Amino acid sequence: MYGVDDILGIVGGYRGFYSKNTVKLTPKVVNDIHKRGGTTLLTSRGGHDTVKIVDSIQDRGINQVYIIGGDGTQKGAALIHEEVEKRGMKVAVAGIPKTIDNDIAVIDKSFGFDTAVEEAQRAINAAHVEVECVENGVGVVKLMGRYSGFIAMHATLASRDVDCCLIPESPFYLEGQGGLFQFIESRMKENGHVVIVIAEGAGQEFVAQSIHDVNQKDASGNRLLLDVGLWLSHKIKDHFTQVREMDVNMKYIDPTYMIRAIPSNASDNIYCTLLAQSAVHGAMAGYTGFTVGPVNGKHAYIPIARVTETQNTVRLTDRMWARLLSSTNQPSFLNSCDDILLQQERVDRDMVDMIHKMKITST
Ligand SMILES: Nc1ncnc2c1ncn2[C@@H]1O[C@H](COP(=O)(O)OP(=O)(O)OP(=O)(O)O)[C@@H](O)[C@H]1O
Ligand SMILES: O=P(O)(O)OC[C@H]1O[C@](O)(CO)[C@@H](O)[C@@H]1O
Repeated sequence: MYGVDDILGIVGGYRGFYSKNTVKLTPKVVNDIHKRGGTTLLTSRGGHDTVKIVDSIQDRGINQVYIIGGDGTQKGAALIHEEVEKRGMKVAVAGIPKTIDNDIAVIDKSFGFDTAVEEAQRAINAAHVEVECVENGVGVVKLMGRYSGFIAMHATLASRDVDCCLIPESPFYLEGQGGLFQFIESRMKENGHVVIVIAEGAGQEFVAQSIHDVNQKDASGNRLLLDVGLWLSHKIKDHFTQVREMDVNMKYIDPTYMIRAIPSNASDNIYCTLLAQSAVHGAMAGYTGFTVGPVNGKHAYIPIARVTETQNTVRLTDRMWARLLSSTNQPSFLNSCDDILLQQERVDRDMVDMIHKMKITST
């Protein structure tokens, strides 16, 4: 449409700008990539060096840069845009929101999220089948979601096989009145089995306490998570066998990478096409420093800085979480409206702190 035939793919994420080869992207090269999971361009964490990246853009004579990734990637894109502007270069910078976590602010959803939710249901279904076939079956399914429980919440709502969904935004406790153990026991008495979905970022403080974690980070500065699913499975098993003297049949499923690795589904394929076309039309129209994505159903161009100010999390005060609570009938672990509001404020404050700490770029 625009008669462009010189398109470069940067291999290996941000560090690829200055340390790896590029590949020429032609219709033939990209023809089938939507049918495969992962990325043919390779990905990486860390390695964002704004000056080196913009030097490389300048040296190669690139005049439009399309940057695909999650919240960290968008932060990197914002810095590239600033540097490009500072140098007075005529280069359009466009961000394309791609992450299964759905934690990019402002937009309705990120590319990959729908696919992840769909696949997550298969893991939940497997857990449900397994626990239905044994006595006192307890299934635990761990899903991705470092700071946000969107995949867990949506997969729970979609599958309706889940008794309790635990997410990073909402605290929980195990022992005593209103705790998880009591809930599991009552569900087991009622139905003979229980399925629990836990987002990987939930309950990290408990796991850290039990194994004296040293708070390690990945190359992008994201906290490396401990296996909360395994921890929870052990805790449940120990409680019921030792304290309640009951045999439970634990089935722990960790489908996290299997979910992230599958090809995108039909709705994500269409969504991806819309994002791609929107980004190209925006850059061709002369816009720069924007992230594309739907806002309240309308495709929009959003200043990158707006989407990186904060990160999307499940809002405990919103209807979606209320819908989940009423569909599972699980305890909310928060006793009053005031507790819910306080917890929501805590989540918002922690997010601002976390974003602030991660401002220093790592290479
Ligand atoms: N605050 C930041 N400033 C500049 N660059 C950043 C920042 N945070 C992350 N990046 C860079 O963006 C890239 C991707 O970041 P990260 O590993 O956090 O993944 P992401 O884009 O958030 O996606 P996801 O977490 O969904 O996999 C990395 O190369 C990282 O160095
Ligand atoms: O182990 P890796 O490859 O760094 O990826 C894990 C992280 O990536 C994400 O899936 C986002 O892609 C997070 O939910 C998860 O914590």
